[in-house]
Amino acid sequence: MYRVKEAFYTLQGEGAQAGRAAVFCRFSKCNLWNGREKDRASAVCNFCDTDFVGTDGQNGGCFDSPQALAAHILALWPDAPGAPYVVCTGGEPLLQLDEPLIQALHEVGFEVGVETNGTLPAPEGIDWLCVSPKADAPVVITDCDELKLVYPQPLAPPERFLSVRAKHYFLSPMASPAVPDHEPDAIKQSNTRKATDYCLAHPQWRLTLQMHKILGID
Ligand SMILES: C[S@@+](CC[C@H](N)C(=O)[O-])C[C@H]1O[C@@H](n2cnc3c(N)ncnc32)[C@H](O)[C@@H]1O
Ligand SMILES: Nc1nc2[nH]cc(C(=O)O)c2c(=O)[nH]1
Ligand code: SF4
Ligand SMILES: [Mg+2]
Repeated sequence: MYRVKEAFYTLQGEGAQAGRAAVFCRFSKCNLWNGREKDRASAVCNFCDTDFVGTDGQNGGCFDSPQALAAHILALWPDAPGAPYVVCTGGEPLLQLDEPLIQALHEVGFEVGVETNGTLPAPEGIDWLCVSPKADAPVVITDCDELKLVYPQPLAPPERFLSVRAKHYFLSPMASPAVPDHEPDAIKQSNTRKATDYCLAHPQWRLTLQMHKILGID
């Protein structure tokens, strides 16, 4: 059984695939936070900007088989030319994404992207793997397509993650989870300045912004 909080068609807002149309499949549950506000401060990851609790979001639900979930995702892709792309996120997608689901998504024509915190092994067959490390959670994935570090995390200096092999190394300014999406806030502005300065001083790192929030889309 796969538990999905929500699924929606939008543009990838972050990283090297930013601007590409994709169906986002947001899996329920995370291994670094239970998603309850009262437990945020004591969680391993405490800056999360996302509600991943339950299956009650748009196009959310429980799916009995890989084929059922793949068909549900396919129904959200438009009838138009262009390589179908799905981004599996969450919550932590690697708690649920397995090889049968990747195979079922490939069978209906999707390239499969994944957004993960990197603490769990990745199944075979993922086409684009983005690892976003969290300060207090050891990364077990050694190779990925992009490493996207939310910055600044005082206990996670970017240098620490250069041992994870990646085609691209990104810094993404930390947004304050307390402020609603689509509204700039002072904390975000100062984090964006800090990330900019780090990239200027360390050119192997690139800046990525959460474009969907700037645009006011999902
Ligand atoms: C909600 S997470 C879900 C996937 C996975 N659990 C992870 O952490 O990568 C999706 C992306 O949002 C990023 N993110 C979460 N909270 C954020 C925040 N407050 N500001 C900027 N990026 C954030 C994560 O680091 C990750 O790259
Ligand atoms: N448009 C859009 N792009 C995204 N890239 C990563 C996201 C995520 O929450 O994993 C995300 C998201 O939630 N929306
Ligand atoms: S950012 Fe990712 S790892 Fe952190 S609580 Fe949110 S879903 Fe979990
Ligand atoms: Mg998001």
